[in-house]
Amino acid sequence: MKKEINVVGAVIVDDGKVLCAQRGPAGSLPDLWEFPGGKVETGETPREALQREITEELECTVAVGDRITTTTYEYDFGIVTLTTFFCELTAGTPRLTEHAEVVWLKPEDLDELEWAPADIPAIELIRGAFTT
Ligand SMILES: Nc1nc2c([nH]c(=O)n2[C@H]2C[C@H](O)[C@@H](COP(=O)(O)OP(=O)(O)OP(=O)(O)O)O2)c(=O)[nH]1
Repeated sequence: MKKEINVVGAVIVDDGKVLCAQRGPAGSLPDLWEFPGGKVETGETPREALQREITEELECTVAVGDRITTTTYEYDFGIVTLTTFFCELTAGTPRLTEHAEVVWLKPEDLDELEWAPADIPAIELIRGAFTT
């Protein structure tokens, strides 16, 4: 049985652009792009987990808004269920701590990056949400 990993990702929107974060060269999914976030811990709601992870990883705070989607992807190291939420910055400016790079992209440009496979359905929905 593969490990099941419950993950939340923050789609932080500011001034019409979306924050994208690149994973480092070591570890799983090297160099791929993702939404900042991480694993939900026991006793936390997904939204609480996301606020905790963003404070830890980006040293800023966000308000967690609408859920975008939940998708499951089977990697070789485990089965990731990723839930993404729209977020807005409430204090501070995202600072690089764990990621190799962060960039702000317009929704229509998100597919220029090489995303972690679990993120692809969310990317499509985000693009759609901004073109209506
Ligand atoms: N944070 C985040 N993780 C994602 C996304 N898409 C995706 O497949 N993942 C995967 C990568 C990791 O395997 C897992 C998130 O766990 P984590 O944030 O603790 O990542 P990690 O690589 O530091 O975990 P680990 O290797 O130490 O176990 O979910 C995403 O958009 N955001």
